[in-house]
Amino acid sequence: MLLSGSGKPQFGEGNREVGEAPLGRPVWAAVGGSLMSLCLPFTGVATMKFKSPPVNSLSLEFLTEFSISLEKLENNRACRGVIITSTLPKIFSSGLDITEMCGKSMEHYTEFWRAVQEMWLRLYGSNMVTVAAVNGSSPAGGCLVAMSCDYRIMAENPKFSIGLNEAQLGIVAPFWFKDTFVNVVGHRIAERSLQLGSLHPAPEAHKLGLVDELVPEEKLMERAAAVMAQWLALPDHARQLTKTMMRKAVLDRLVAHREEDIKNFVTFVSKESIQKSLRMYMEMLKKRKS
Ligand SMILES: CCCCC/C=C\C/C=C\C=C\CC(=O)SCCNC(=O)CCNC(=O)[C@H](O)C(C)(C)COP(=O)(O)OP(=O)(O)OC[C@H]1O[C@@H](n2cnc3c(N)ncnc32)[C@H](O)[C@@H]1OP(=O)(O)O
Repeated sequence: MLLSGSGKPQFGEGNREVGEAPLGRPVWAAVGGSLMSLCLPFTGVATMKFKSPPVNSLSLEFLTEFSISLEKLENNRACRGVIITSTLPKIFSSGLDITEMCGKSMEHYTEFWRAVQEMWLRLYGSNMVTVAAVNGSSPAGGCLVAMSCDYRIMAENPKFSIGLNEAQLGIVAPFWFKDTFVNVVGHRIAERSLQLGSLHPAPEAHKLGLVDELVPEEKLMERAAAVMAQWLALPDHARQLTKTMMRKAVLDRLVAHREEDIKNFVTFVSKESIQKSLRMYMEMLKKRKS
């Protein structure tokens, strides 16, 4: 991931630290681990760029780095917003790494699912303004990342799609994926889309309200910066309290049922029938390629 931003040098172990200009003013930070880059310039707006080829799958390692990066930004008082995007052409994120859910131990599934929960709790509950610049396809967990942001701008290419397609894999979107979806598009659209496991091409996603606007791909980052400026023009405390008011019930529900949710996931994913569905899906992806 690639993360960039300005402000106090609070992170960057093993990476390049935030620099100090000769006058003692902070310059910019090029920090983050190997799977994303993060930069935080003077504006106080970080840009986080996923860079985990081939398709930015959310592996355990990726999710861990994502959560740590979010925590570092959250704790950096100079950082008020983050734009999340991808360095890969045509792909924002392919969602959860299916190989993490296939043929592994119960302990592994437990650790993996806790990392998925942690990422969502941090992103959906963030005090920062979060804008997703969706510059490619974004199925399932990728859609969850985008939906967890405050605002979604998508490249207007109809070949790019977004949605919670779990049902197509023979799995079920967990209740907090569903809650996040309902909060974005409303109950009826969420129900139909979830039951059908629909992946919506960008223009349809816009019509449904799953993304807030479409722009030509080359204008995506410029527009994300403009939206961010608009959201940051308000006092942080008022915006943050409002965000909390809107999201708290859904966040609290997972916090209250976290261990039960992990147990459900582990039991579900360990079933031979589910393992078979996931294996078949992976084979289908490989065949489609050849
Ligand atoms: C009742 C109780 C319920 C409790 C809860 C229980 C369960 C919930 C469980 C799970 C929830 C999961 C949510 C998810 O996120 S599942 C993941 C869903 N993702 C997808 O369906 C996307 C699949 N991928 C694609 O459609 C395409 O790859 C994509 C459009 C993203 C890109 O297409 P492109 O043609 O560019 O690239 P490919 O050739 O298809 O892929 C390259 C390479 O990458 C592999 N791959 C793709 N996606 C994934 C993935 N998500 N995980 C792992 N690997 C992936 C693909 O197989 C290729 O590999 P290789 O052939 O090069 O080896």
